[in-house]
Amino acid sequence: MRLDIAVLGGDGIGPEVVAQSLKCLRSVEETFGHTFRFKKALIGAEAIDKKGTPLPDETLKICKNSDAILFGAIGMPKFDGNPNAKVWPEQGLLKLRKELDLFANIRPVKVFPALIKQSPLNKKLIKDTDLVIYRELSGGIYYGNKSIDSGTNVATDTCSYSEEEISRITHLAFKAAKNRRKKVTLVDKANVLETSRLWRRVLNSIAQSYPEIELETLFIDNAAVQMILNPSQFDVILTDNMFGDILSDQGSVLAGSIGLLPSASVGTEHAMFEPIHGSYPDAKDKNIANPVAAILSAGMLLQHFKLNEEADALVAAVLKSFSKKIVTPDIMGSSKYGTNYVGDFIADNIMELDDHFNMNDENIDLGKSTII
Ligand SMILES: NC(=O)c1ccc[n+]([C@@H]2O[C@H](COP(=O)([O-])OP(=O)(O)OC[C@H]3O[C@@H](n4cnc5c(N)ncnc54)[C@H](O)[C@@H]3O)[C@@H](O)[C@H]2O)c1
Ligand SMILES: CC(C)[C@H](C(=O)O)[C@@H](O)C(=O)O
Ligand SMILES: [Mg+2]
Repeated sequence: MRLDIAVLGGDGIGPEVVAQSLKCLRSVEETFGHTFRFKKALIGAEAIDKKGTPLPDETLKICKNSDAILFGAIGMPKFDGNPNAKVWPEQGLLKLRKELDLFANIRPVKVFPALIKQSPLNKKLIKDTDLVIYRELSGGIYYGNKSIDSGTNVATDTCSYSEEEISRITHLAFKAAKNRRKKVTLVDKANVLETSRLWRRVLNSIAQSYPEIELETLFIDNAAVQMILNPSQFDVILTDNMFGDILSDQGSVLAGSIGLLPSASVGTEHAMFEPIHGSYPDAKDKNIANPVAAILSAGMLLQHFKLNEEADALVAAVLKSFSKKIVTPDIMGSSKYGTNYVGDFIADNIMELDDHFNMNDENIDLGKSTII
């Protein structure tokens, strides 16, 4: 298969972790005989510094003309929460998601058997975690009207959702549940928010078309507790933009590090693949960032194009790195391996599974839900 892939490394550790994804995709290319063409483009703080805007037109054009986008992370401390900044890196990412209509952010959370020993959480309760968060990505409070009145010092952010915005991601979530454990949990704040009450109405109506799927609702505050105490109760979690952002970072605690969780941001025409973590500016150029979230995001890219054997081979190589303890210090404190070494190891171990891999040795579970 030929794929044109836009590569947006971004800021902080973004370029370093995306470089490891590229190594892995090169390895997939060679092993399975595909042609991937990568085109780098600027986004975020680097784009502001070089072009005066966090999303240059050229970048948007490259993304629109690509089959898929690999994204690292954006954000730098000089902009974060700075009330005097006129423009900030996050605007670039938000605009890109909106322009490409990437309305569904799919964030799988799994506990890998090889890593569970390190977990400070109750191992028995978290070991069967295999959930996926469907986070609405192009609406809600991130995109509602905003204002600040410097005279009265009153600031406003508006959360707004239309039936259509809720409905399109809901269908994706229900379809995903059909191929999984057939349960959708809507996480909201319907005891307070009008938008949440609309989500419930729309979901109750759509659920009629999916009689085999169990629909449950949970308030976000309770969901946050349940996710830590009893995460295996969840299959597909469907939620809005902001709740999904927060809940997925929390989900990374189950996996063992935020440096492990990948995501796919999809619309009807475009798809972008990005780790859920941010630019972790303190780690920039220190060769300590965990590249696995970015590498698994490349795995989700492969799955998106139905390159399932290729995705499985990539995941198997990641699992091999866990079982051989070739990992960065965030998941095994005593580890001395750097971002590049781990990336090299994983890329070098991508191979056709039947010929070379002993699944039992590597503790590999390549079930349908390995990544998505
Ligand atoms: N999608 C994105 O681009 C994205 C996501 C979140 C935050 N951000 C931005 O990133 C900047 C930093 O934000 P933050 O500190 O809140 O979040 P962050 O995710 O960058 O880092 C938070 C903590 O998570 C850990 N961490 C993150 N990535 C890791 C990795 N690959 N390996 C090991 N540990 C890792 C580190 O302990 C770090 O201190 C901000 O500017 C923020 O706006 C961007
Ligand atoms: C940087 C920020 C705008 C972004 C978000 O909230 O969507 C990030 O936290 C994420 O999870 O991708
Ligand atoms: Mg986030």
